[in-house]
Amino acid sequence: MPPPPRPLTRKKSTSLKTPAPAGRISLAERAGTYKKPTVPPPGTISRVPSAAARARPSSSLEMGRPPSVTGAGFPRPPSAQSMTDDRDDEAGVGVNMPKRKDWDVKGKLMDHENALQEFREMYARDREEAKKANEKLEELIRKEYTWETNRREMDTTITQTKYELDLARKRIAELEKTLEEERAGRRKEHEEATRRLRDETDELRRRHRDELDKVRKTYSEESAMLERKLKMEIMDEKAARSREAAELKAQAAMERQRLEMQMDGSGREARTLKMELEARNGDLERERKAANELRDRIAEHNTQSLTMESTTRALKLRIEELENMGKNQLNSYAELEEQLRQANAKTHTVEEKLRNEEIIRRKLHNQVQELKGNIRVFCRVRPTLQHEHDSAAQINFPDHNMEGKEIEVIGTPEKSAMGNIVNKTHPFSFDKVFGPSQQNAEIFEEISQLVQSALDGYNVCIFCYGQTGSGKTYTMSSSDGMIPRAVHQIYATAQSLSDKGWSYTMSGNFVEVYNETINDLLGSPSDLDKKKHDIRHDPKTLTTTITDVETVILDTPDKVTTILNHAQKTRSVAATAANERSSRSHSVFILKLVGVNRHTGQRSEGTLNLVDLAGSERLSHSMATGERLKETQSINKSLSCLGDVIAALGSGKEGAHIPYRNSKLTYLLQYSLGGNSKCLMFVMVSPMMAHLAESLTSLKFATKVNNTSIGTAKKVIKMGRAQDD
Ligand SMILES: Nc1ncnc2c1ncn2[C@@H]1O[C@H](COP(=O)(O)OP(=O)(O)OP(=O)(O)O)[C@@H](O)[C@H]1O
Repeated sequence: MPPPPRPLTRKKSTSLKTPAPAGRISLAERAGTYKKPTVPPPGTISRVPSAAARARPSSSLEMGRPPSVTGAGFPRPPSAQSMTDDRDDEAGVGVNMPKRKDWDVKGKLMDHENALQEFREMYARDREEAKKANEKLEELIRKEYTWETNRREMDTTITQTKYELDLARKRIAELEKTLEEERAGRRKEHEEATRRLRDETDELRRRHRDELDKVRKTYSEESAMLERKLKMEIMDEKAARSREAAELKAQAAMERQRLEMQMDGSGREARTLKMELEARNGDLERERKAANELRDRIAEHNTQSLTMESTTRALKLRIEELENMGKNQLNSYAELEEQLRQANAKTHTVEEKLRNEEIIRRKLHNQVQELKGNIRVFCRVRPTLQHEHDSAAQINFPDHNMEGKEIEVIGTPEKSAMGNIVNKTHPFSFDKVFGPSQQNAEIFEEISQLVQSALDGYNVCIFCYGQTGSGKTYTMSSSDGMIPRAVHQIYATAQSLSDKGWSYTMSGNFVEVYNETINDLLGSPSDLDKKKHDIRHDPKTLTTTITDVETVILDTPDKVTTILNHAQKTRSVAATAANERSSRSHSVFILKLVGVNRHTGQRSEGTLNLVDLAGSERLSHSMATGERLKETQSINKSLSCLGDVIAALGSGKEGAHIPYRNSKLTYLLQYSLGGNSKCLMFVMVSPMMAHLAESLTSLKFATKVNNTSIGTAKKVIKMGRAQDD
């Protein structure tokens, strides 16, 4: 809102004091209707508006104030007017009002009212302008605010982009560095190979040159020597012949002289001399022949020298050939390098593919396991043993040739409501039923998938439940039982996974839970029932450790036999004549598998627990006393606790209390029974009639477990790319 107009004050101004009437600016002029004469009348001073007056229109707009009325050319309010009327009237200065007589009060009043009206209109116009200016200003402020917001957003985007750019630059620099190192390595290798090749070529060339030089030297030395010798021989021969010829000539001349003197002497002497001359001529002829022979020999040497020259040429050609071979070798080296690079790239791609396939396999494997359910129940009926002479119960396997999931136990004869004697049929169905003829190998085939899950980072628990003598130990710990087979499979799989970057360490513990205390089956037999061991859980890593127990690193699969034998020995020491220790305690084989992937940095920790439970036969408390009573109580307690834990897990209530702590066995297996695990229970059945009641009890318990479903398993993966890939 513009402020109210300020009270009009009178301000002394030069223009007001100027007596020249021509210097006044009338209201008409202020309103823009007045036209100033272009030429002032002679003797008047033309009036220039003061600086304040020149600046006023814009400043009043900016400030949103009504225009100031001080200064020349602005009307004065009547109040101010009244104070100065006399003086102004006398001086003739002020607003452009007609001069009135003193008595014309009405006229004067009218003039003042006109002036006031004009002022009001002007003030209203100015106010309107101020209002518009204000709106404009507000709009500008709004725009400025929008621009400021945009600018801030842009600043943030720029900072973000700069940060990302820096990161990208750093990454590029790192990559460039790696590339440069790679290049330098390759260059070095290439230079090294080139240098070696060059050295070899140089060496070859040098050897050839030396040989050639040697041949040339020998040849030139020999030919020079031969030439010298021949020349000397020829010269000697020539000299000798010339000497001889000269002597002969001289002799002939002397002889001729003598003969001429004796010409007339006897003709006989003349003939003799002639003959001598002929003999000399014959000698000369022979000498000539020898000279010819020498010439032939020289020609022969020349031929030899030509042959040597052609050999030299052939050697030169050979050198050129070797040089070309060197060049070709260089080219083929480059080709080989290219091939090597391509092969490396291919290997890299294949390795990457393998890793991805392994991830997919794990995912699919887990999905299959989840679909099958995280707690499964298998049933196994052992065969009748040779020494068993009692009658066998009737057990049928209705879908034996199909899915193999059903078992029917025919009960003892009972009297029906109608009074008939009937044999009741007890049908059961499980995830899998194995008959007496099925071997450990077939059984392991079915559980091998679970064993694989332990390698993939899950906690897996396989336990055998059943009465004494039903075949639990045979299934679990015999030489071809589940424990040795699992260890062998894990070892083989770990080996094959090493191609995909995984390396595993396997460590084993073997403990028993006897009378609610833990014993180390790998420790000294003398420590059994004496040394105290505690169970420690780590809720962060979902791992369990037992204090003071022997841990065996299974770096070879055969070590498992040593472990089993040791455990067997320890237990047999503790066994008494009356009681087999294995029937009265639970044994737990704990295999910890820690895998690290050197490519992806993933780390998986899985545990495979293979549990051979104590005999489940219902032991009557009344029949037992002392130590036997204690055993009975603890076995009954731990087995019923196991049932309670499974039932609580199967109730599916979120956050429901699971009574793991109620027994040592369930507490030990806490992380392998809950939602984070995969569980398999074998219910073992004896085929004997005498054991029928116990067999039915076991099968009923197993049915309860079979109807339980435990939540989705999660594997323990640390530092991985994904928590559950
Ligand atoms: N599938 C099978 N084939 C052949 N023999 C078997 C089979 N199952 C068990 N047996 C034999 O039956 C006998 C009892 O088996 P085992 O000792 O495994 O029973 P158990 O349930 O472990 O008993 P305990 O609770 O006393 O340890 C053993 O002599 C064993 O060799």
